[in-house]
Amino acid sequence: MLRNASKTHVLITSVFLFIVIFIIYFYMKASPPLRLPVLDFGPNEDADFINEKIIKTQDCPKQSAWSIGDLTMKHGLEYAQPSTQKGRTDVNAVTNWNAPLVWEGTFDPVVMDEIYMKMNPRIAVVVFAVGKYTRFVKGFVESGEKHFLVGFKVTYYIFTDDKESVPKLDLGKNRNISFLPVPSAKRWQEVVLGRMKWATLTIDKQIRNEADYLFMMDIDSVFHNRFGAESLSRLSAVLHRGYYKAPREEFPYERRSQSKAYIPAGAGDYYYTAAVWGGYLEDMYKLVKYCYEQSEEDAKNNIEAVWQEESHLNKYLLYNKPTKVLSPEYLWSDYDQVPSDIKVVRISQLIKNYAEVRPNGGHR
Ligand SMILES: CC(=O)N[C@H]1[C@@H](OP(=O)(O)OP(=O)(O)OC[C@H]2O[C@@H](n3ccc(=O)[nH]c3=O)[C@H](O)[C@@H]2O)O[C@H](CO)[C@H](O)[C@@H]1O
Ligand SMILES: [Mn+2]
Repeated sequence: MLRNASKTHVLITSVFLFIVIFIIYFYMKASPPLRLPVLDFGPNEDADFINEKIIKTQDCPKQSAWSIGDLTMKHGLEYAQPSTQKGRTDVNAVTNWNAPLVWEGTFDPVVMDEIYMKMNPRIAVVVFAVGKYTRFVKGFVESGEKHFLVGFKVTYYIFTDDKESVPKLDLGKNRNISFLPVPSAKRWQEVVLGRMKWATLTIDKQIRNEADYLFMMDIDSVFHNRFGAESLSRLSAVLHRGYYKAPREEFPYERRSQSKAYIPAGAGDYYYTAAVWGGYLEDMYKLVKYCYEQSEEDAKNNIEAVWQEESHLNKYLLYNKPTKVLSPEYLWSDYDQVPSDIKVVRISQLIKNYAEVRPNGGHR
């Protein structure tokens, strides 16, 4: 009797459990999938573009371990009183989405360093030196040691096809170099665009575990003055020196609608350079990967954006506004005279013989 009763009991419990599992299964199937928070989308987005980015955001494995925290400052720090009346009047120091536009005279380096240094981010600098561009490594790194985020933890990730030709470099405390092998190239366009692919793969494999913050930079440049913590934000982009006073019609955006980098006439905030950009590691990962994937799409359609990854970068930043815009002080060029609104040249592109230095000659 007891045996029978317990048998029936087991049977009823099993049926009950089965029904519960069945209901849970169907409920889960019917509910929408979990979504991570997505990027802020600009108002001009078309639907396709947004869907594409939702997928990409989900691809992102985790949010940055590091982010700019409380802007706390120790007692007793001495610095000039900030004014509500005086400041730069010859330039605009704020964007129309209320992000800082950074120029000399809009920040106090003493305050900046005090606030940011204690957050102690690990900063990755991704640069490529392929073919004859290895000659620029020494000047870039040695000047970086004097001026680039001095006092911060910095690792230069140098992607090169010829490590042997890079001379030994002296580095400061908490500063490192990591060489990464990449193939040689027949076309300079391959290197320039290849940067997006190699950087995506290497962030995935390695850099993600070693850095909190990432800069992408051109190697053919030399630092001349402070390039400090005032440049840090979730996503910081630099105004291209050639177009910072130009009307948007003159921006060299991609204008062919067949390209993924297409920006229609009448649209645009600024024209940003692809030679210096930086941000939190995962935000940069998303953007670097975006440039890689968009240029791959273009390649499938037999088109290459007019300024390669720079065109894709500009498209992204139009619809996903940067959190800081850096003035052309953050990338000037030895080709150009320094105008009066550029009070400090922090880093400058070297004059180079494009035809000599590039594998397939130059176009400038
Ligand atoms: C100031 C500025 O806006 N720079 C952009 C402009 O660069 P540039 O005209 O300054 O191009 P570039 O010749 O410096 O090439 C960009 C970078 O790619 C690497 N490299 C290139 C060729 C090569 O054979 N080996 C090699 O290592 C190297 O790190 C170099 O600094 O246009 C390029 C695309 O056309 C990129 O958007 C650059 O960021
Ligand atoms: Mn360059």
